[in-house]
Parts: sequence; C-alpha cells; structure tokens
Amino acid sequence: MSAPSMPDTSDRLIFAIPKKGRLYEKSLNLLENIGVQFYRKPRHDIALVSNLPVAIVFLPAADIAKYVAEGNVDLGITGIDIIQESQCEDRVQQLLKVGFGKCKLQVQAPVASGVSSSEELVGKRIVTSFPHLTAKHFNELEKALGKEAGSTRIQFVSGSVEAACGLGLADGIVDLVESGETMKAAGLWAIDTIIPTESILIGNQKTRFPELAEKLRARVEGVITAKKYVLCQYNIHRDSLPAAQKVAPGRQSPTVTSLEQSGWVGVSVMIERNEVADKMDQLKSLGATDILILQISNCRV
Ligand SMILES: Nc1ncnc2c1ncn2[C@@H]1O[C@H](COP(=O)(O)OP(=O)(O)OP(=O)(O)O)[C@@H](O)[C@H]1O
Ligand SMILES: O=P(O)(O)OC[C@H]1O[C@H](OP(=O)(O)OP(=O)(O)O)[C@H](O)[C@@H]1O
Repeated sequence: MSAPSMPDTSDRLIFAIPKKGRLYEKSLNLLENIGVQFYRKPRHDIALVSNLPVAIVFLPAADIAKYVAEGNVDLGITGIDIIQESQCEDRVQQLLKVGFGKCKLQVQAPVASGVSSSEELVGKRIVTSFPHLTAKHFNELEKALGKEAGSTRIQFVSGSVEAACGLGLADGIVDLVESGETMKAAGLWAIDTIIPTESILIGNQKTRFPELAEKLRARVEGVITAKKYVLCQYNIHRDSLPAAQKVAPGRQSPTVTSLEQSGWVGVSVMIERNEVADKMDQLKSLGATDILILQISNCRV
C-alpha cells in the first residue's frame, strides 16, 4: 500500500489561516464570504480550493507572520501583535485590517500586590508568551530608571499566562486583554498597555501570484466595506441638495437622479453603519423624504 501523499500546491497561491483559537472561525467565515471554496479533510492542515488556484494552510497563529515573511506562504491572517513579536514588520506587506481580533497587549499585576505601574515591575519576574515585545518594553524602562533598578527576568510560557502570578512564578505578566474577564478571574489588573492589536491580512511582497493576491485582497476589502457601510436612499428638493451632501458625502460622491416631480431629486449614498440614526435625523431636518437604509451584502470599492 502506498503512503498518502501531500497535495500538490506548486501552482497554487498559499493562504495561511490560524488552525485554532480565537481567529479560526472568523477567518473561515471570511474565506467563505470572499467565495473561496474548499473541503478540509479531518486532521489535514492543507486544503485545496476548488474554484481558484489557491491552497489554504492551517497554521498556529503565532507562526503565520514568519511563514509569510520567509515567502513560504503568500497571504495570511494573523494579529499585529504576532507580526511585531516575530519582528516581521519590514518583511511582510500589511494589506488590510480584517475587522476582528481586537484586543490589547497589557502588563498585568496581582490586584493584591498593589503594583500599579510597569516601573514597579522593573527588576522583577515577568511571564509572557510575547518575550520580544516584553523585553523591549522593560529594556526601555530599565534604561530610563538606571542600573540600580536591576534587570527584569522574562520567562516564556506558551499559554495560560494568567496563572503565573497565582502559581508564584511571576510578579507580573504580559498578555492579551479583550473583555478583561480572564484577567479579573485570575485576580489581576492591567497596569500598562504595550500595544493595541487586531487581525490583519498580510502578504509576501515577492509572491509568484501578485494578480491573484490582489484579487483576494480586493475581495476581502469588499466584504469589510460592505459590513462597514449601508446604502442610504432619499428624496430631497434640489435646493437642499448641497446641505444634504455635506451631511452624507458618501465614499466618493452621492448618485443623484432627477425625479418626475419638478425640482426634486433622488439620492443614493453610502454611509457608515454606526452613523445611520444620526445621518437620518439630519437629512430629515433638511426636508428629505422617503429615507431608506439598504444593507450591502458585498461590494468592490
Ligand atoms: N481575547 C482576545 N480577543 C481578541 N483577539 C485575541 C484574543 N486573544 C487572542 N487574540 C488574537 O488572536 C491571536 C491568537 O491568539 P489565540 O489565543 O487564539 O492563540 P492560539 O492559537 O489559540 O494559541 P494558544 O495555544 O496560545 O491559545 C492573538 O495573537 C491575537 O492577535
Ligand atoms: O480579556 P478576555 O476577553 O478574557 O481575553 C483574554 C484572553 O484571551 C486570550 O487567550 P485565549 O482565551 O484565546 O486562550 P489561551 O489562554 O489559551 O491563549 C488571552 O491570552 C487571554 O487569556
């Protein structure tokens, strides 16, 4: 019996997404929304896309920036925190924020310790999954405080960082915080922010498939824009159009069509979803009528 062979990916753009964790489901959802179709066999970390010359690889989120930087992978979804921790900022193209994975990398200390600033942890023990960013943060503080503050001991752990203080391993930790629930449950509080982070589509500049990479980037951009905007349609007297255009200028400019009723125009314009109620109030007060909000399911901008 012959051994199972790896799928042939030689003529395919390689697109990496996190194989588990917080970003996994959201990345899968994004791929579905950009029309990338594939079947992943159980326990396989590579899946061939059936409708595009693309292979999806499932990798640990923490490794994706390195793979893209080295050129083994053409496109990937990962966190800004990981790009910086892997020191890949200059070796990957940061193409587009994808709208999820928002959190902060924070210095945390036990509430009971009373420690309330990073400076108080200089010279002490810190546990983290982000040793590079943590060392950079504390090195800067050590320089500012001088030699007598001592050197901070930074120890790497790959997960459950929040347990380190309770177990007596650390005086403080550096970890990601979103809702703050994990930190609170471990009796910790945030005393400093190292960086805010979110998920991002990254690419290798020397990809063999620049056109396909751009096509996928544009599709992702379309999905993100569709989520961010709605289409607003309304009727207004032509005299009030300049004021209405100031309220809702659109991404480029509104589409204006003449109505049968003399002096009136119909306007169609994209507005940000989170501004809808406010913009509708303002348009109404300018005399607009029949104001409709329509969802955009996808777009190219
Ligand atoms: N609570 C969170 N809220 C939002 N984004 C997060 C959160 N935790 C992690 N992330 C983002 O997801 C990335 C991967 O983190 P996640 O905890 O899912 O890793 P993982 O692959 O499951 O690894 P681990 O084995 O450490 O759990 C992080 O680098 C960060 O960009
Ligand atoms: O502020 P919160 O909303 O509680 O989120 C923060 C937690 O999320 C991340 O871990 P995750 O739960 O992904 O798993 P991990 O501990 O295995 O990395 C992070 O490492 C924190 O533990």
